[in-house]
Amino acid sequence: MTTSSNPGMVHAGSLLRPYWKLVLCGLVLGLIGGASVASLLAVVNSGLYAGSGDVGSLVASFAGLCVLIVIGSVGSDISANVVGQRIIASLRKSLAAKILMAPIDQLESYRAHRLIPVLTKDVDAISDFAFYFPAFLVSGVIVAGCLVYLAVLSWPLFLIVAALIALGSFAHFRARQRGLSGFNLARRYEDDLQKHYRTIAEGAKELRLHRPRRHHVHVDLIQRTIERISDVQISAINLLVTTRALGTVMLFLVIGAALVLRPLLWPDSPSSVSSGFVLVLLFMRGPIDQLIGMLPSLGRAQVAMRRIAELSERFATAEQDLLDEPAQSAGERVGSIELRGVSYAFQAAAGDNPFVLGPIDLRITCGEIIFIVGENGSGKTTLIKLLLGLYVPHEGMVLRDGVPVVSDTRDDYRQLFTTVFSDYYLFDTLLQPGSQAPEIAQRYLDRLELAHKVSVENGAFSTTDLSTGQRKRLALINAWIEGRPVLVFDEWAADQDPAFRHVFYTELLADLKRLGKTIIVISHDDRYFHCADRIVRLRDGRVDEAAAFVNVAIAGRGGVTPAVEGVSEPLCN
Ligand SMILES: Nc1ncnc2c1ncn2[C@@H]1O[C@H](COP(=O)(O)OP(=O)(O)OP(=O)(O)O)[C@@H](O)[C@H]1O
Repeated sequence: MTTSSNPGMVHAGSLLRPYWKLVLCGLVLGLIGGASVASLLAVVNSGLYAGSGDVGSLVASFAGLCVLIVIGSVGSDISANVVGQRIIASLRKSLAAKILMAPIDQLESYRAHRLIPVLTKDVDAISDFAFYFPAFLVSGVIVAGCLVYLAVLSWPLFLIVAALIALGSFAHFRARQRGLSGFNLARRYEDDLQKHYRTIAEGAKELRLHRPRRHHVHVDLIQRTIERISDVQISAINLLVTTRALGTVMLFLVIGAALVLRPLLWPDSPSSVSSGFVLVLLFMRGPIDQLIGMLPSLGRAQVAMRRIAELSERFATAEQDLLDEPAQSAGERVGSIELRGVSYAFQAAAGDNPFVLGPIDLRITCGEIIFIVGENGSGKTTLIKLLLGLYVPHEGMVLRDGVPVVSDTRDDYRQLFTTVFSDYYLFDTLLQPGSQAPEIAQRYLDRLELAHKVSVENGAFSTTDLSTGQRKRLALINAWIEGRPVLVFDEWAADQDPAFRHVFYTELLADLKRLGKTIIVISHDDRYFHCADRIVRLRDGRVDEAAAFVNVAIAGRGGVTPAVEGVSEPLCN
């Protein structure tokens, strides 16, 4: 397999590249250590036949080689350990960065149950291998050194050994290939298992109430997947350990062959050749065992590396500067946002027609309250994601104040918005610069009737253990104090009690409008549609022009009135 067709190898290469000096240094030291071990064996072998006059030089060589072995093996261990740990650290950092920068639609389609095992299991598999890698490296070098010594002792015997080792390696190679496909399959089942684990954790309440479903999840999903993983791993590892045992037996066969064949084929060769061979081959058993014993770990690391490379490839983005140090914001303003001929199509599931949004033309001007309404699945959230610059339109463009938003400016554009999605994530810290933030937050906590439950301590909410509706109010407070010019609420009021829902539509939206905010609300609350300046109704991914209307009642109180509550200037251009 060429490296270009193997993204795992390419990725491993790019991870190693920054540390090539240390890797080289480790290899050289490993070579010194391995060669010294082989030389020590030669010294021991010649010591067996030495006279009393050779003792001094033998002791000196012995001691010198021991020192070299220590320096070589400790040095190569340390450098390989440092490289291994550094690679794991940079892998973890780069994966976190990839996720932070990934195109949102790619992230959504990858799904959390597949993402988390890559971040945990696959990185751990590589970490395990990195931990044992120094021993692997040193063993490899020792085996190579021993082979060189065998060649020095006797070419014909070396060739027999080399032929048998080549045969053994080929058998291992084939076994490893089968083992690898087993590890690949097991890894796919592990993604399924992760999904089932999420089901039992997140669906605990539903499963407690539904015996047949609980049984199905327990037996047909969890137990079956666990059994499959176990079966596949058992056969993959069994195959590898069997070839390992055969490899050991083969080594003894080589020793036997050397002893039997020598007097027949090479009767004149000295007996020190035979004893040297036996000594080296017996010694080689340890490092060879270590090399073979690491093959399952290497196999898993290879599968993991391929997964990580696939993820990295998939999450590649045109917006490479997303993780740059944020510049001090001077208070973003916007006059208008426009979608011009925008359309977006999801990837279709097999045999299904994809949902297509658009083409849509929509212009939102500063200070408007605009409601986006329509049936379930009509495309409201998708439209919002396009408007927020989270999805890149497949056709058409988004314009800020008449200027197209492109990949270089998209992240600046996104900073105009604060959103509370229907599947929002509640951050418990307030990242608002300035010492005013806690006081402002406290004021909003009072306003949203949360002050008796939550306070602001050290820039964080004292608790987020609240009811669903109360947590959404906290999310609104976060949105409020961020001070951005455009606020987007995706069915925010759906979890609120009737009294507070009324407050949201009739008071809070009006307050925010008075602060100069542009407000976009996805809503099914037709009782409050009159609170909008304008309503955009979606039907099957298109704007239903016939249903669009302007709410004159509120238009009367529209326009940007002088700012209150901490906003000193209007946010419109
Ligand atoms: N990640 C996705 N992959 C494939 N199709 C998707 C994805 N997200 C949404 N869709 C499809 O796009 C369509 C519009 O979804 P969207 O969430 O925009 O609807 P919505 O109007 O916000 O619905 P609701 O009122 O139920 O929240 C749906 O039919 C859905 O099947």
